[in-house]
Amino acid sequence: MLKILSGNQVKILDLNHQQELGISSLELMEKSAHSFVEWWAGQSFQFEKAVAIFVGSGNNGGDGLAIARLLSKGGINVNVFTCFDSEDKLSPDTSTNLNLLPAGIPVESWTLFDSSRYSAVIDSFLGVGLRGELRPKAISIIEKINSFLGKGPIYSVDLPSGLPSDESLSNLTPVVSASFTLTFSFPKLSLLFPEHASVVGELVLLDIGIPDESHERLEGENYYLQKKDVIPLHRRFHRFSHKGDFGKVLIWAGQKGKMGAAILAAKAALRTGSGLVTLQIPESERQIIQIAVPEAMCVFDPVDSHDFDAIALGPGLGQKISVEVLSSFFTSTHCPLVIDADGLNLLASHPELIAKIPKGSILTPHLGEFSRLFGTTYSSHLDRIKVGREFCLKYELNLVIKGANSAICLADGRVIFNSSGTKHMATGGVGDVLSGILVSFLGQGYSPISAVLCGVYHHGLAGEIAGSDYGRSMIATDLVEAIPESFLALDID
Ligand SMILES: NC(=O)C1=CN([C@@H]2O[C@H](COP(=O)(O)OP(=O)(O)OC[C@H]3O[C@@H](n4cnc5c(N)ncnc54)[C@H](O)[C@@H]3O)[C@@H](O)[C@H]2O)[C@H](O)CC1
Ligand SMILES: [K+]
Repeated sequence: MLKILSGNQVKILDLNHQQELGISSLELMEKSAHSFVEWWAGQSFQFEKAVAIFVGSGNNGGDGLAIARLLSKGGINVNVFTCFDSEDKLSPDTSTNLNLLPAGIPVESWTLFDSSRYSAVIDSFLGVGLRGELRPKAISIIEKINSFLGKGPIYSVDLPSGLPSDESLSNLTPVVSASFTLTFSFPKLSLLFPEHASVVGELVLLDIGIPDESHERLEGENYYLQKKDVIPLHRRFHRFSHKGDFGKVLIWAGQKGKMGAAILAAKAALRTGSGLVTLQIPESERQIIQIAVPEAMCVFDPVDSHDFDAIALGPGLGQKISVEVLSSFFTSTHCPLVIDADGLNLLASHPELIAKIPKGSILTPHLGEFSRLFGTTYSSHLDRIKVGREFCLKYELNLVIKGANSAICLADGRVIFNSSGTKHMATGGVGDVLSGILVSFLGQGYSPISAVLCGVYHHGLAGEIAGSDYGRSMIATDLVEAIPESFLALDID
């Protein structure tokens, strides 16, 4: 899995890679620029006017100059805007790339940029080298780049200029507001924080040939989960597999008026492959389930948890369950649980129960539930993952902090950011679907860590598939119906 490094570690990573392959930093910069231009070529852009490229004095600016040269070679009309004065010291590779720029490309000071004359902007002003508070001139440059907002797309190279690579910003005013951020080697941590979504835009990871193993040698506990990581975590079944192998799961969910949550979780568990799904629901609501999900069975009284391989608790459940019932359920249950929604709200009201949750269980709060559970309203994702990580280590639990690039805090101390998903998943019931997917994988005998990684990835991938068909019209049921395609996309039968 790809380790997310700090901005400070990028130089060490690059140096190690250069030494191992015997390549120079200039060649690595050229690779970065090539990866950007290859992505660009795949987008079939048709711009009427020129592309403006803002370049800083550091290596981020050097990337921009190499990109300018390569785009121009490909027939694209580019103008370079320098964000440095004669007294600013250029990094050696940036200086080389400035000299390599073909004479035909106009090079002007950033102060002369007129937003009406361009179709697109490339922001190559500041990358991971940003340190401390922005200097006044840098703020003016960022404002100049943002004067293009509403006139066309802004493509930020590595990071939106002004965004530090590893911190959470509460005020995003002096940051470039990118439409796309094209980041090299690994997503910088700050690109994955919800509070930065408005400046990061769409995130694209560009491979510049540094293998995952080179990242692994450097310290850090944050990782980025991709398709290649989840494929080997799947269990394979064979001709003689029977429905017992696919697991018996219980979903304790629903109340009058909230049976939809139970239906979505049950359908998701079945579509993910569960052999047998039982719903524990109020008896008065049984017809809804038996008609909507005929494959599922229902029980109406507390059951013996030993009859199940995994149990989900919470979707649409309400908070009327007594602390005594919940406490005895936790202590008598030995299989891993998925706890969501009202299950989490019950824990927030009775935190003394947390220590009784079976080890390895998966808790799936969205940001609001997270704040309720941890007793403070968090605005910084950096604080959330720190608190979540400590919680998971202390209680040997796994936590999915849901949202774009859901952060998965594992019981072993790793924090893993998911790469799959789409903005169209922000719709009611999608969390219930995740509970169903997770409990299904647990029931199929996946370890809690494999279940949570596979589950969160498939959920996002099914969201992408449904989102590409339905866009903003997507509903949670569409996501359930896309689960089979998410298995096909990973070649898992
Ligand atoms: N493996 C990779 O990811 C590669 C990344 N590359 C690119 O290199 C940059 C990092 O380059 P570096 O020279 O270290 O720093 P920057 O260009 O980001 O910034 C230096 C620049 O910023 C100025 N500066 C610093 N702090 C401030 C401040 N507070 N206010 C104003 N200005 C500030 C400083 O004066 C310098 O001018 C990385 O992001 C990638 O884009 C390479 O291409 C190789 C592979
Ligand atoms: K940038």
